[in-house]
Amino acid sequence: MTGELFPRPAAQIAPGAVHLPGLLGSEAQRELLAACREWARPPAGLRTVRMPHGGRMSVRQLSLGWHWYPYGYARTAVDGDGAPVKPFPPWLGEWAREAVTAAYGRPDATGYDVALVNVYDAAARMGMHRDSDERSPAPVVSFSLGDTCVFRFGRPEGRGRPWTDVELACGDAFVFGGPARLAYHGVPRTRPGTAPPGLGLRGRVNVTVRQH
Ligand SMILES: O=C(O)CCC(=O)C(=O)O
Ligand SMILES: [Fe+2]
Repeated sequence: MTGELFPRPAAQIAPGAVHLPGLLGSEAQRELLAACREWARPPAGLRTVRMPHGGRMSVRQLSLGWHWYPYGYARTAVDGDGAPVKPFPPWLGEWAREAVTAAYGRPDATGYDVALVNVYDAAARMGMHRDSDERSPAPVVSFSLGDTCVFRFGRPEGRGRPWTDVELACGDAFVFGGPARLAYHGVPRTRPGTAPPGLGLRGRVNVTVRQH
């Protein structure tokens, strides 16, 4: 996880919400992207998520450890091909604990057991929502690859303003826990063509690590 030579400073966006620019160096980015490409294959691979009221999410998604669907967790891809979910890799839990330690300046012993991988093409976005299907109060740790996006981070009380727009670039981590754990957040747009040329990714991939 060796990051940038001259890292941009970490920034607290709200109490409990910390942006860690460039936490993943180019080697870690390549490793995570290669893993995502393996996980994306069937069974229980990348799918389009259908919402209960008939819409579709514009991102494509897969889960590890526990399968997320709107709105809950299962052991199989209940709204996909029905196959058992792929295992959650222990190294990804270690990366998440390191990010939480960097964000809060204290060790983290959370047993992370879920990752959600979201794949954004140039038109994809994610509406304001809360990550509220987990029983655990542990922080959510997000890792971004490829194109920069606008990550909109609001409050737990409602999906409207005030919010802060943060640019999440390739290699950035974002941790939200404690008072920010149930804050509304979303991705109103990505910035197509901003991925580092060496990575070999068109579009954006985001991995959120959680305890279910
Ligand atoms: O793509 C992102 O940066 C956010 C993803 C997200 O909010 C989620 O998976 O719940
Ligand atoms: Fe989310």
